Amino acid sequence: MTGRLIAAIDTPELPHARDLVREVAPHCGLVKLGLEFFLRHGPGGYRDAAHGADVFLDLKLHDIPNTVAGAVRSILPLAPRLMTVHAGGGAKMVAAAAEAAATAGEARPKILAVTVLTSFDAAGLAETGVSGGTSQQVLRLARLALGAGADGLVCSAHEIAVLRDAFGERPLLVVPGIRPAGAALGDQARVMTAEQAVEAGADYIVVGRPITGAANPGVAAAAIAASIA
Ligand SMILES: O=C(O)c1cc(=O)[nH]c(=O)n1[C@@H]1O[C@H](COP(=O)(O)O)[C@@H](O)[C@H]1O
Repeated sequence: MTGRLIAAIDTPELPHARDLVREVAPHCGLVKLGLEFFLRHGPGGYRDAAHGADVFLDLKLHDIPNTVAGAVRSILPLAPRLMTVHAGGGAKMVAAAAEAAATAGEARPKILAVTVLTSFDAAGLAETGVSGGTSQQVLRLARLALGAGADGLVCSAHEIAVLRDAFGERPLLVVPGIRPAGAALGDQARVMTAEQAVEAGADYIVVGRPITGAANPGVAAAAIAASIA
């Protein structure tokens, strides 16, 4: 597996997940398994679907520090390469996740802190009580999370420049909200094309429905991978 593309295997069906991984993995750096799949099939389904592929396990943990640390330890036997917590859980929670991950030594998963979900625009964020716009909030949460030991961030492509200015090349920036020009946004709000996101400095882009909803997911993944190679 190689490259900057992460395909989100968002399906509740195990045979479908297995097929998708087999078709897209050759074109991806990692495959992502998330809540929709993991809550139904758990660790057994994870092992079955992953079938040796490098996995980003995206459970977006958000709870008190002790509970999140325990959840991370529960995940360690699966040895995902990347996993997510919500930066909004606070510095102590992110630190607890990073410390729990570190107990796995060399095989530890990298902890990514989700900043402001790509489904939010400024108005949606203001409804939650956060004013000042999405970039400012992403920057605030990024500072908190990286200071607490996160290896990287999940953000939209719109914030990459401001994050690289503030934190340089070190943090891993993983970027969902990827849509071909003119494609349906669905529930996404802050989007860019794959090419634009990589040009802006994304380490990885996360693509779900443009691949899983394609007539031939393998061909769709190959085309996106070629566009950012
Ligand atoms: O953590 C994520 O991966 C994530 C964070 C975020 O802010 N926005 C976001 O869309 N994602 C995930 O990225 C994938 C995007 O899927 P599509 O919108 O179908 O391309 C989904 O699996 C989301 O759970």
